[in-house]
Amino acid sequence: MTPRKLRIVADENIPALEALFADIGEIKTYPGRHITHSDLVKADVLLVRSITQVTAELVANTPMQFVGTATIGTDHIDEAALKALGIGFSSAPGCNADAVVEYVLSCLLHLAAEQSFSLHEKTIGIIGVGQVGGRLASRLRALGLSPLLSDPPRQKREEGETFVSLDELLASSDIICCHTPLTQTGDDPTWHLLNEQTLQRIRAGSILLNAGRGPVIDQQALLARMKGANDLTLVLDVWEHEPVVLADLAAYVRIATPHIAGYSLDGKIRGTWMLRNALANALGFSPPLPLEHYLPVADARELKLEAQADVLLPVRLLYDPYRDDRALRQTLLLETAEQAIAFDQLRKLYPVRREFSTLTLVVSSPVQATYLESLGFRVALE
Ligand SMILES: NC(=O)C1=CN([C@@H]2O[C@H](COP(=O)(O)OP(=O)(O)OC[C@H]3O[C@@H](n4cnc5c(N)ncnc54)[C@H](O)[C@@H]3O)[C@@H](O)[C@H]2O)C=CC1
Ligand SMILES: O=C(O)C(=O)[C@H](O)COP(=O)(O)O
Repeated sequence: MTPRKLRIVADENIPALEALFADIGEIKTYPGRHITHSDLVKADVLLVRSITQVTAELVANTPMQFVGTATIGTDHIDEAALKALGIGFSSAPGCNADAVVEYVLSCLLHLAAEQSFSLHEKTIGIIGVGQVGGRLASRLRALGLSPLLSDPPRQKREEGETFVSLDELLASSDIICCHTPLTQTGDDPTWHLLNEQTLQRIRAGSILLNAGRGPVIDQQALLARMKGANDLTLVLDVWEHEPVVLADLAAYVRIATPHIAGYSLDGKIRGTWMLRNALANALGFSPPLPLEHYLPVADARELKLEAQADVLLPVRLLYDPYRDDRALRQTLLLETAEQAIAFDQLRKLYPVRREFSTLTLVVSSPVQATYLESLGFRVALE
């Protein structure tokens, strides 16, 4: 028997909704920040991204059977409430992890060029070694680097990987990358993990990058350090009170972006596709076609590189963080309410960005080939 069509309510910013859900449901879309209980009184399925707070009040007393978030982070979802209400739930673990890794690599390679250093001279510390932090560590290792890793939950569970304490990582790293989820409870909460005390452990001259969640860093404490010493290079993709950006802090940030580290088209469509899979499993619908079916062909698929070509050439072609930095800065002179709207608009109208693996680089040198492959590009030796 064919199941009846589902009534699906979704965030209007979820790509490929029609392609992935039209065969099984009637889809109604709304702005993610404004989905209300009354929008859900006749809904079987709710599909969100990170800006919809999914609480018991939102979904109770509706026919809701399944909630999905096309994101990695789940701090906007009251999972316990969904469980208590008997509503199925899925996120999209790892969907845009490669995009975040490529954001980090591009930012670091741009800073290396500006500040005339090589990543090989630096100690890189990764806080939170899951899908994003773990893949970042793998790519750095492939490049010949040995990142320091801090992840107490994994450290308690696992043997084999070598972890260091947060204090050791902060004191020993030249470059610190934060990739934890946002948690307020449990043994290792991450809210304000970097606060007045812990921020003091970071050495002058270090690079601090956060592409996890804004409140993992106490932004007033960070602002105080920068106002006092102005001795860090900051890369912030996430902010403590999004969509509001603290302009005083942004003034000290070298690369400031509007929570778009994970915004590759590949990552976003992968997230939607993973939800269709999860929904199929949960409610007994047919699975989608393979992911490739829903991904458009990339505009730039092949590039021939000269032996001496700067690595920034292909990196910047696929992702230039300063484009996003400039766009965000243009909004920072606005009044708070308008700035917040502009932040959401930058994300809603985000240009197409493809992952490194969509581009084949044609090179003649095996050394160059290995390096570019380690960064995540496809490589063909001519
Ligand atoms: N800026 C952006 O566009 C994006 C941001 N994110 C954020 O990045 C976070 C991480 O993503 P994934 O790596 O995919 O998640 P994940 O769940 O695979 O990994 C998170 C890791 O952090 C570790 N962790 C938890 N508490 C910790 C603590 N106190 N100290 C150190 N490590 C701790 C966990 O044990 C886990 O290994 C997401 O939860 C999300 O909030 C994810 C995608 C895009
Ligand atoms: O996947 C996550 O977690 C993220 O942070 C997303 O990239 C956030 O994107 P939106 O859901 O806010 O569009």
